[in-house]
Amino acid sequence: MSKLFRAVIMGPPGSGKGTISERIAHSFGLKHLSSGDFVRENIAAKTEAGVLAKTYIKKGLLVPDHVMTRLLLPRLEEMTKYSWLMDGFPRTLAQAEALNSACDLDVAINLNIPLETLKERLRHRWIHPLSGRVYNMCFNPPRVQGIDDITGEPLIQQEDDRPEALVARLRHYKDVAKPVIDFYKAKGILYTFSDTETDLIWPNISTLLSTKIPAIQSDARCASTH
Ligand SMILES: Nc1ncnc2c1ncn2[C@H]1C[C@H](O)[C@@H](COP(=O)(O)OP(=O)(O)OP(=O)(O)O)O1
Ligand SMILES: Nc1nc2c(ncn2[C@@H]2O[C@H](COP(=O)(O)OP(=O)(O)O)[C@@H](O)[C@H]2O)c(=O)[nH]1
Repeated sequence: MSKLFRAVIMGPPGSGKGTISERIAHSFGLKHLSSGDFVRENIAAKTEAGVLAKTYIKKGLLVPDHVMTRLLLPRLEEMTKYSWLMDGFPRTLAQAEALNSACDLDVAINLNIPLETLKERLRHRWIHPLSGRVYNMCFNPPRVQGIDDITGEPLIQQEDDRPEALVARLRHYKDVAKPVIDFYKAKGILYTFSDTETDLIWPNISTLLSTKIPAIQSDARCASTH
């Protein structure tokens, strides 16, 4: 790879950021950086930022910008030799500005998925809380119902994935994401993808990235996403 490639992926809860990030990482050999994973790692390791982050997550709140950037930017400094795709960060304009001062992005992928589709997906989303591994009882079910494939531990459904909670989460998402979307639009690196199925969006994302980075795998439609 002649030049390192840096991208972010944005979208409301359930839009498929994690699922699509895995496909991109697998097909194009990028490192998939997930802000949620960083947060979980820091909570598990009881770092100062992790302990602080936990107090917000327990209340169902987003982690404040200054805690997120403190947690994330040092990790990016360890990534200077790699191409990467960041999933879950930035979520706010302040985070986008902090990221912008740390590195130059090539692409910002924006997923635009209808509300009814999001509701339906999250109704069927089950996660392994310690790792953040995500399943869907229809789209990518675990091998044994209710059990994580890797650890054999039980899966849970998140309270805030319930349809009633989702509408409020989505409204909040729209409010905070709009300035971030405008920020990347103004930079000329925003690419928006709208459809109801990941399998329909994926070929378009794959085509875009093929023009930006050399594919390490020609068969982009990978069956497994977790
Ligand atoms: N960029 C961020 N800003 C603030 N808080 C964050 C950020 N990224 C992650 N967090 C915190 C709050 C989240 O509830 C928690 C787990 O993140 P994540 O795994 O992305 O799950 P999520 O349930 O918020 O996202 P989604 O529903 O979009 O998949 O970590
Ligand atoms: N039915 C269906 N479910 C999907 C599709 N793409 C992703 N999912 C599932 O929808 C849920 C949300 O996807 P996820 O990647 O976690 O989205 P994120 O919240 O944006 O990271 C997960 O349970 C996925 O397995 C799809 O095209 N169809």
